[in-house]
Amino acid sequence: MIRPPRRLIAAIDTADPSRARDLIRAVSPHCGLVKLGLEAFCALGPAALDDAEQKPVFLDLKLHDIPNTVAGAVRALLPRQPAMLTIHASGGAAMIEAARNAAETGGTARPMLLAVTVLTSLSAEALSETGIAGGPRRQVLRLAHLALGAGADGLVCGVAEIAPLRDAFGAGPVLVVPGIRPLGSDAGDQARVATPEAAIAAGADYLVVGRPITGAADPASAAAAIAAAIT
Ligand SMILES: O=C(O)c1cc(=O)[nH]c(=O)n1[C@@H]1O[C@H](COP(=O)(O)O)[C@@H](O)[C@H]1O
Repeated sequence: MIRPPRRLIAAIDTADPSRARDLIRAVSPHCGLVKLGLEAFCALGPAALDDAEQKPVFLDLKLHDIPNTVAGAVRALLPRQPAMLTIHASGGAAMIEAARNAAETGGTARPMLLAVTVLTSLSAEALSETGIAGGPRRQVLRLAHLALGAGADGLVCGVAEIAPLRDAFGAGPVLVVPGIRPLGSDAGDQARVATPEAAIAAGADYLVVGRPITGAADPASAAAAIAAAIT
């Protein structure tokens, strides 16, 4: 398992292989990892990882299925050597344990297993519509206990949940935080957002930033500015 020292993760959300390559080339000097998610993977398949220009890849597929199926998917992804891999914490302890056991078969090169808690696109109201009352913070803590106890290396959460997670679990778990918006940028579909500086001050290990970089006129400069703000 590797832990890149640079804390910016650029989300390369595109279905176009040449745009993905251009974006990766532009942001690579400024970030620790590139993230390939559902859009790139559904369009390009595992070959999406081949254009990562030697950058460690965060493969964000948010796996969520029965334990046997998730374990099989993790094993199938191991030859591509992603540095980080996401599963949904709400898949339950047996699913997370199965994912961890499958990841272990990758030996020392195994991916860091990150459990997605409550999507940053969900407000308290949207979360309650799914049947979960009490707000994101409470649910994130509940899922964090479950996921870390079942073998996840870290969590994906919103900025507002970092402090309670650090209080509960200390510095150990890797906290990866999307919903990052530099001042003045559009939140879009994200409900729980904060600035890069606020995320780092709260104790985030890695920040995931997509559209504020990929939607900028000059993605390299946008990535450089965020990297400078958190260094
Ligand atoms: O697992 C993730 O990376 C993730 C979890 C989450 O709760 N919220 C979230 O936005 N993400 C991902 O982080 C990226 C955020 O992109 P932007 O909103 O464009 O900055 C997207 O690729 C999402 O898929």
